Amino acid sequence: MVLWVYIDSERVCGKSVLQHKVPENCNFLKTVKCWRMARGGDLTKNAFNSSELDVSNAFSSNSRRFLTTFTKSYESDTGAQFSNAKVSSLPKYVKIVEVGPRDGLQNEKGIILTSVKIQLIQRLVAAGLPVVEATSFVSPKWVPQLADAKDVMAGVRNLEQTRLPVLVPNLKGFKAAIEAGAREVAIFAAASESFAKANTNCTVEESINRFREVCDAAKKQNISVRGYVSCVVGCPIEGPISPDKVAHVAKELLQLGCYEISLGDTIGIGNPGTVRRMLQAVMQEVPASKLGVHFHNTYGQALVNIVVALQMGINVVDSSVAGLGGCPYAKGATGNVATEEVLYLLEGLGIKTGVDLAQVEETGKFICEHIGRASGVKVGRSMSRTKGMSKL
Ligand SMILES: CC(C)(COP(=O)([O-])OP(=O)([O-])OC[C@H]1O[C@@H](n2cnc3c(N)ncnc32)[C@H](O)[C@@H]1OP(=O)([O-])[O-])[C@@H](O)C(=O)NCCC(=O)NCCSC(=O)C[C@@](C)(O)CC(=O)[O-]
Repeated sequence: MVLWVYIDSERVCGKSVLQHKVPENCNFLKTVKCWRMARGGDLTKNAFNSSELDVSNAFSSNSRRFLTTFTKSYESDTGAQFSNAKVSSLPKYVKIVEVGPRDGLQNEKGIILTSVKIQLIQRLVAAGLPVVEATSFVSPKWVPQLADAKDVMAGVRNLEQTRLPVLVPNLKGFKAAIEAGAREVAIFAAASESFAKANTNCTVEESINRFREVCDAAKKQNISVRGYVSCVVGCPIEGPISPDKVAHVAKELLQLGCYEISLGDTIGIGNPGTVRRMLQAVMQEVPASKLGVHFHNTYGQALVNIVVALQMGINVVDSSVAGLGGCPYAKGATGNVATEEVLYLLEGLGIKTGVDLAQVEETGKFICEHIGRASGVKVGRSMSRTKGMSKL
């Protein structure tokens, strides 16, 4: 039989239609039947035989639980990827987490003046970015560029309107960050053992234990903690990473008390296929409302990966002004996806961010001049010729 499925849900799906041959006695139809009966409706034999089955509002009361059940039974019965059907809606608002001052600068070889870092943060805040990751309280032996974290924090203390999280690898970093005035921290785990060793000199489990200490201390002081998982698609040392491993580490961070987990494609190797599979696995453990995505752009797939993530219900995106960035312990990886390009994309899709693209572009020029490199951002280069054209 040919089945038309109409799906409508405020958060997950929007309106979409899917046509597929479904075997008469399949679990998917049984699932629909159970759902209808649970809601006091009846699903007669005729409805099964009908060529048109309307499951509008099937997911609206408890979208994610229903969607997972429907998706599983439909996919196993038909071999089709029902979850593609949920990719039709996009969020109305996306929170951009600007990581330029931290991730963007940490890999720069020439030491950048503290005053320039402070101005960079001030400009990003003035452009309307709701979260600007300011710096890291890591070992200065490991990341010399950010050894001035305390002074940077002193220079941005008056920027009350924006959240300015800082990266901490352990309790020592946490204490230093709080002393310097940080009101939010970010911890960073990895889905790859080899990367955890290279980046933090410990196993994944040891890093989780360190972060437990940080999270316990943070709870006592009412400090919010964001969590990162690195190498969510691939590792520079181990190669491909299993989505289950990513899901496991993300769940651990959630259990530690992180309010949001950012999934980092550290080496920018993901594409819509691998990213979608990874997100599906993670979403079995962590709801989309608690996830963010953090793409590096090594293979030029970051923007399209972001669209996939948005379609799957995520509405937090990390990016870096002028596309700066990279982890010093991930050889070969290029910069983060550029904030300018993400803004251009979202503006074109009618998604609000509250961020002024022109101001971010000016900030990109400012920081590139100071670090002596040309911006690789395509939006930045072409904006003067195409002002306002993202909405055409
Ligand atoms: C975790 C450690 C400290 C272990 O490093 P270790 O060498 O094993 O640590 P240790 O405890 O033996 O300490 C060594 C020295 O560092 C000091 N130390 C120890 N901790 C701190 C601290 N917090 N602040 C300041 N100093 C510290 C400590 O006091 C000691 O000083 P010494 O006695 O030799 O003079 C080190 O490996 C480290 O700092 N790693 C950080 C590496 C890093 O920052 N990488 C980039 C960020 S992650 C990233 O970019 C990925 C992400 C988040 O963007 C997402 C993505 O794209 O995937």
